[in-house]
Amino acid sequence: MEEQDHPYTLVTAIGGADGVYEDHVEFLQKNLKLITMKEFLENKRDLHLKIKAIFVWSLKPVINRELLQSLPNLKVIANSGVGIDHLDLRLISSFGVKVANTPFAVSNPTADLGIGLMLASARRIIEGHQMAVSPDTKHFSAAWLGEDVTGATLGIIGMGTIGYKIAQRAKAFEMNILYHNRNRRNGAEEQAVGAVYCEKMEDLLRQSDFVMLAVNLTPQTCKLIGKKELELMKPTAILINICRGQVIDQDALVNALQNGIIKSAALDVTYPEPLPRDHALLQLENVIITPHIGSATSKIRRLMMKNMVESILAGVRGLPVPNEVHG
Ligand SMILES: O=C(O)[C@H](O)CO
Repeated sequence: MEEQDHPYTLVTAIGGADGVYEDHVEFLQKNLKLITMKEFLENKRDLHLKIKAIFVWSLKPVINRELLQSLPNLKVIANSGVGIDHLDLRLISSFGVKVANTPFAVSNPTADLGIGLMLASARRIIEGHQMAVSPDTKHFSAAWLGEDVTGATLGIIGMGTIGYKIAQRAKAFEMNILYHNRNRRNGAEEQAVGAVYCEKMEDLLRQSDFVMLAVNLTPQTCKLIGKKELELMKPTAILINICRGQVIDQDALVNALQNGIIKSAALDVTYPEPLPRDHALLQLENVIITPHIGSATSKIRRLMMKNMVESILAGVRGLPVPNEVHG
C-alpha cells in the first residue's frame, strides 16, 4: 500500500456501539490507512507525524489543541453528518486544517425521520404497537385516538436543507406550513412548498399543531425552546426534535409534558445521549425517543463514508475539499 495513496487517517471510533462497522472498515481500507485511537495513544511521535487526516465518526471526540499540536502534518478532518457543533472550527483552522462534513448525504434520511416521528407521535404508533402485542389486551378500544396530520399546521424552525426537505414532504400531507429561519427563503422556494415565513418564532409557536426543530446547534440556538416558548405552544401541540438535544431546555420540556402545557414530544436527539436511565423524560408516556438515527440507513452511512473519503483524499492532495465547512 502506497502511503501517498492511502493517507494515514486517525479514526475516532472503530467497532463498539458507536464505531465504524466492520464491513465499512473494509471499504475505508481501500482508500485510507486507518489508525485507531488505541494505536494513536500507544504509538507516539513516528505515527503522529504520518497522520494527515482524522475521520470523525461519532459526536464524542474532542479535537482539542493538544491533539492538534500532536499532529503537525494534519491536513483535513472529515466529519460524518452535517452538525459540526462538537468541532471548534476556529481552533482547527488556526492549525491550517480543513474541515468537511456530509450535508447532502444526511438531509433526505433526516427529513424522512422527522416526518416519521411526526406520524408516530400524532397517530400514537409506538403505543399502538405496545397495545396490539400486549398479552393483557383483550379488545382494541374505540376510544383510543390520535391526532390528524393531514391538513394540520406544521411549524418548521430552521429552514436549511433538512428543514426544506421536511416542508417538501409535509406538502404531500396537505399541511399548512409555517417556518422561522434566520434568513427568509426566496419567493419561488416558499411557493414551491407553500411555506409561510414567520419573522417572529412566537407567531409560529402559537399557531402550530406540530413544531419541528431543524436548526444547527450554536450559542444562539442553545435552549432555543424553553419554558416561555413551550407555554406559547398549543396544549394539543407536538414538539419534534431532529437536530440537537441542547436546542431544548429539557427540564422545561419535562415540566411541559407532565403538566399538559404541550401534548407530546418526539425526540431523535437528547442531552446527553443516551439519557441516564432514571431521567424523567424516560418515565413519561407522552414521549417518543429514538437513538439519534437521522442518518442511520445502510445506504446513507455508506454514502457518508464515501463523501468523507473523497474529502480526505482531496484535502491531503491539496485540492479543493468537497463539502468543506467554513467557520
Ligand atoms: O449532524 C448530523 O448529521 C447527525 O445528527 C449525525 O450527527
